Amino acid sequence: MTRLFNDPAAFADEMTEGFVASHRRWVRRVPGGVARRTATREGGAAIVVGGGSGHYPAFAGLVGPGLAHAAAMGNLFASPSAQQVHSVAKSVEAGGGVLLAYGNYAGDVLHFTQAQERLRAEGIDCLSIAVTDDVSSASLAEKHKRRGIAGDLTVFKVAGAAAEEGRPLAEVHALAVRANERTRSLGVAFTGCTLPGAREPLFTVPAGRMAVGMGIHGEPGIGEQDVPTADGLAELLVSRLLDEVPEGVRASGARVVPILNGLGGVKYEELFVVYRRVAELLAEAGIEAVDPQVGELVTSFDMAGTSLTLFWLDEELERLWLAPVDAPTFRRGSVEAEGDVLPDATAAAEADVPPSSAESRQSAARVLAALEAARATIDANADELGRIDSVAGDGDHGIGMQRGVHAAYDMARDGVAHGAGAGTALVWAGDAWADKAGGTSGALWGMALRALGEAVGDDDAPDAARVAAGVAAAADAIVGFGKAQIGDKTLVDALLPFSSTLTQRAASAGLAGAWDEAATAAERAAAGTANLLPRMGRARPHAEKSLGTPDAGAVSLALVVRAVHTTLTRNEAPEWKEAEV
Ligand SMILES: Nc1ncnc2c1ncn2[C@@H]1O[C@H](COP(=O)(O)OP(=O)(O)O)[C@@H](O)[C@H]1O
Ligand SMILES: O=C(COP(=O)(O)O)[C@@H](O)CO
Repeated sequence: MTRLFNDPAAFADEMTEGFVASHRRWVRRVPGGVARRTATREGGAAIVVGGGSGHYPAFAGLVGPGLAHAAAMGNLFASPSAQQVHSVAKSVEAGGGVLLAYGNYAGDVLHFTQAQERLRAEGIDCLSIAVTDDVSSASLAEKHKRRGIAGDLTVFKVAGAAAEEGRPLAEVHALAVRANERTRSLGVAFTGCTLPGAREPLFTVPAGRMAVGMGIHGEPGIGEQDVPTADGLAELLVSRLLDEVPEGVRASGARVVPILNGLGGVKYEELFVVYRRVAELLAEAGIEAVDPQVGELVTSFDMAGTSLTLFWLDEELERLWLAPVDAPTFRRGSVEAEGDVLPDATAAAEADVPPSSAESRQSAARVLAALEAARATIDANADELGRIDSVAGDGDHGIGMQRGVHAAYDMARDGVAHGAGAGTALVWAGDAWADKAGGTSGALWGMALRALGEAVGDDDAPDAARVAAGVAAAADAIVGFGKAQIGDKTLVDALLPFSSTLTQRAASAGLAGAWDEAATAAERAAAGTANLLPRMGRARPHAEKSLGTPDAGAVSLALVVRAVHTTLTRNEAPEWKEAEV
């Protein structure tokens, strides 16, 4: 249970401030996260790691010579936004390109990929690696779908050491890929974790029971059993990981880095008792344990639990793993920071409001009313959205949607106050949503509002057909980027019927009428997702658990479009221009 916080919404920012204030020998503050205090070697590859906060020492504690150049830091348990990743990468890029390294979660993949595209478009060489060490989250045949947990450390360390040696980006990337191929983890948990200000834990484990296959965000485990003894736990973890020795490796005679990781609420002393038996079991299997790590390396806030990682070495990976490093929470040997000492960097100045017509500014007021209604419905339903998401996901959908819609409303309000047209208000709202919410839904809602805004523009009052075309463009952007199809149990299941109904009915029913019918289609489709098995996103590994419960993202989308409808029928607000019938 987190007790020490001020404003829960400011927790991640305030934590970063305190971290930087106490670790100035290593880091400086940059927009979106932290970077090494010293400049990257000219022409060297820069390693940018990142993910949600709440996993300390991942990711900020891993920034320093021999490891990462910078960390993009999202909100608690939510990926950083593409904007954050981009700005953090720009702060350390020095002509040798950037490797983006992160755990394989839908939100991280969406945001880091967007950032990669932006960096490439600016002429910066950029490659990525999504760590996939958690054996419980997909079968070996689908290893690319596995989550990244404590194995982040082995992959980041190998990449960091290779960059420190001056290896070019492509080689650094290839080594990181090899480290990922040879890293396997399994986690268990005995309790849930409670984010600052939350009344309830994100999930619970019954007393005396243990969730097996637990991720690092409180995603439900794959199985549950009575809590074993420390030796029993060591046997379970080692035997499962020895069932999956990487291809081309023989267990007997192999050299392995074992990492027994505390998830936040387990004592080091308990970990040592478990590790005692892990060491015996590895020795019995003829495996040489190299440089074992026992302690908190990738945590899950205050969750009581542990994970075991086995990193199967070859000669080169062993050299890189053992290379000197000097990061706040991971140090060995002696490695000097070479570059100039740099100051903290602040965010870029805000953009000017582009010119707009009087009609478009009137429509912008309508956009603001719609966002206000969306904000009210999300606030009213945040707990229920969290509950739905916790059935098979990580329980933070309500919190994430709140962060996003509040930021979007605030940004649109500022824009409108400074004379923004409807298109700009929507684009700015989308960017703010993505930036402040992070996570999967943040990326998708941000993209959707941006696409809608670009279609609406700032020149005139959009008619129903143009709004419908904008919604269709938003749906295309989401499907194009997230790759979800109808039936995958995502917000796409509600969005596509919404968009097609709006398009079909816009000409004959006008905007308010068509929107009403489309919102009904979205509500029906969202409810219908209860009968589906998830094939995308965080809920996928827990598919069966989610049968009977609708998809959280589809439900929130239906709530938002219904709330927006109430603003389209209000007489007092300026009207959108209805299509000629
Ligand atoms: N590839 C995808 N395409 C579209 N929607 C997706 C995709 N993956 C997940 N989602 C949606 O995102 C919702 C979860 O959003 P969010 O709470 O932000 O997720 P997370 O915490 O996993 O990042 C899901 O309920 C689902 O509707
Ligand atoms: O939660 C994290 C990212 O996952 P989302 O899919 O964005 O929720 C983060 O803590 C791990 O990087």
